[in-house]
Amino acid sequence: MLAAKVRAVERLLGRAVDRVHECPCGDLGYRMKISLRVTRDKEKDGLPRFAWHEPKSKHLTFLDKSFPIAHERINKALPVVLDRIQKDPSIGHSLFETKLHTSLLGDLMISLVYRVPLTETVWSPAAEELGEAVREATGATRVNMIGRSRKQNIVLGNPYVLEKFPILDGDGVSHDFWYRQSAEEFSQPNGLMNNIMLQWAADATRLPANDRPVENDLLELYCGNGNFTSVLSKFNYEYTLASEIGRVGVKDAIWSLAKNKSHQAKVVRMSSHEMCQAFFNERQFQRLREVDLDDYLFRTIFVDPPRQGLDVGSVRILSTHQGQIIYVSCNPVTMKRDIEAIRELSPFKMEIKELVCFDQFPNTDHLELGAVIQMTPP
Ligand SMILES: C[S@@+](CC[C@H](N)C(=O)[O-])C[C@H]1O[C@@H](n2cnc3c(N)ncnc32)[C@H](O)[C@@H]1O
Repeated sequence: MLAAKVRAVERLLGRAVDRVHECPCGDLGYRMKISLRVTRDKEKDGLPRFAWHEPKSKHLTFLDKSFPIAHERINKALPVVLDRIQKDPSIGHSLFETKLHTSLLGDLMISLVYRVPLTETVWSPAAEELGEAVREATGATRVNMIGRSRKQNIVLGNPYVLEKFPILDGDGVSHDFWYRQSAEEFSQPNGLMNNIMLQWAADATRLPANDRPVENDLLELYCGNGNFTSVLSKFNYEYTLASEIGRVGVKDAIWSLAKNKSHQAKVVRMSSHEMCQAFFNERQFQRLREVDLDDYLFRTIFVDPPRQGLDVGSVRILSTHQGQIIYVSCNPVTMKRDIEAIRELSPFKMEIKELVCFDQFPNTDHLELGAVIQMTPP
């Protein structure tokens, strides 16, 4: 299946893939976060059960307690949670979705989403008890419980899991990078593969010491919780400016930059469209009052957009860029469209120096890509 996915990417992009990273834990146990519906199994015993949409299926499939592609810790938690859902109305009543999110570090976060408002004095003690039972069953370092309904968000513990990735610098010395992965914000679902992607990005942007320009700055669009920002700004750049649309993502990125001592990096809450307006001096932003874009010399622009790919503003920014572009993509089709758009608009010569595949979701159609693109004068 992986070989076929890689061949399809090569055909689509008209270029050979330089390297394929297989999922380090194989086909099972790789997903650090899952979302399951809770619905009654009327054909069996009428009790609520977990169900999910199998890829390409419109129908819900009931889960037989375990979810093999999810991390072992999630699988140990599932029967404990299901037992409470079925037996304790303070947990199970009007529940329609359960989200489980764990980290390689050992944290676990369980979000229970309800149709009707929760009575906090009833739900919280029951959820606390459930969290403790899950902690005992899974050996998780910490179990955070979240109860949500419309306009209601009860958090017992932290509204995030703590994560840590070891990344090698240019001398082969390992550094730990810390992150908060919040409940409602994007984070890479395959932790082990994310570690590989971070190492790849660190290596791809590293210049030999004797070849490193004095002014060597990074612009990152779609930075999420600062996943790549922390590593790249600390290892390879003098100053970094990163932007992200999500409020919690920005908060987590600021936390991660401080925790990882990536002191020369700034994160601003801006959409890529707004970033484009600021970049071309088309609009002034209060949010950029402490940032003078003219102070930066961006050698690299790093983008990791959602599935729909880059917006027009990002394409405009990238098409005026001379230097390196790193494009991380979860959708080869929009990546191809964007690369072609940049090539068409840019006065510079484009060369795809490296194309790498990361099999984040084995046995599915999805394939994550990383491209190193160089824009040079014609
Ligand atoms: C695929 S995620 C990548 C995040 C990060 N690089 C990571 O590795 O976790 C894409 C991110 O783009 C953000 N985003 C989506 N649309 C955006 C927009 N129009 N402007 C800025 N950020 C956007 C999302 O909130 C999300 O955090």
